[in-house]
Amino acid sequence: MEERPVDEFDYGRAVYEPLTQSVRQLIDATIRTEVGEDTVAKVQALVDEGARLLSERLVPESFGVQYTRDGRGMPWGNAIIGLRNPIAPPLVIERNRDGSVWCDVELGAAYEGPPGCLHGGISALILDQLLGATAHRPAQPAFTGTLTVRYQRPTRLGRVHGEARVVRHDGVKTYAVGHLENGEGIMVVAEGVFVRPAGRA
Ligand SMILES: CCCCCCCCCCCCCC(=O)SCCNC(=O)CCNC(=O)[C@H](O)C(C)(C)COP(=O)(O)OP(=O)(O)OC[C@H]1O[C@@H](n2cnc3c(N)ncnc32)[C@H](O)[C@@H]1OP(=O)(O)O
Repeated sequence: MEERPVDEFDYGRAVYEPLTQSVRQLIDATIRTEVGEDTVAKVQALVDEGARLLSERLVPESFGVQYTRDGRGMPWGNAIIGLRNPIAPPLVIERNRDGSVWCDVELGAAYEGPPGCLHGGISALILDQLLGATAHRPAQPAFTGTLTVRYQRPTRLGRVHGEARVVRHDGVKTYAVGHLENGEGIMVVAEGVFVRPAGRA
């Protein structure tokens, strides 16, 4: 894998993060707008022009995870943490000294399932990433083998706190647990088995 220059991280962040944030606002406004059809048509033309300009140069496929020479990973296309992915809230995962992880994230109209509530697939996506992050060891990627999610109560859209921790290791398998909570309590709990496949370090 080609290593990227050290300053590419900060440069990429400075250039693309504001664009991504603007597109996130666009997604939210697209869902909730009540403007008339003339304005919608005008915005559509602007968006099409933006997509045309950005498409003048594209990486051939998906973004993948690029690394700078000083070892900083850039998983910027990732569906849930991707700094360049407007679909991602994005989740910013913090790590405690004991290896457990947590996040606080604001989830709005783009993540709705039942009216006013978080889509269950989005809850599972967040928990998959959180549990995967606590199970993760540098240079030894662990894939989600099994993820079990129990939805205890509907989670209202808005601010959500998540936590995850490893409960045990068994050879190539790491077992992790986690949950999502908000001001109303614990809403979703998950447990997962993360497997380090032989020969895929
Ligand atoms: C900055 C850089 C980025 C940083 C990011 C960090 C965070 C990353 C967070 C990422 C988060 C997002 C993550 C994602 O989204 S990962 C994407 C979703 N997951 C996948 O696509 C995985 C697809 N499956 C596979 O690749 C393989 O089947 C795996 C890797 C699962 C097994 O592969 P392998 O063929 O090598 O396994 P084995 O047959 O030798 O068995 C070995 C042991 O494992 C046990 N086993 C097998 N399968 C399962 C199973 N399904 N559940 C439970 N256990 C299972 C098996 O019984 C045996 O145990 P034992 O009998 O020995 O006791």
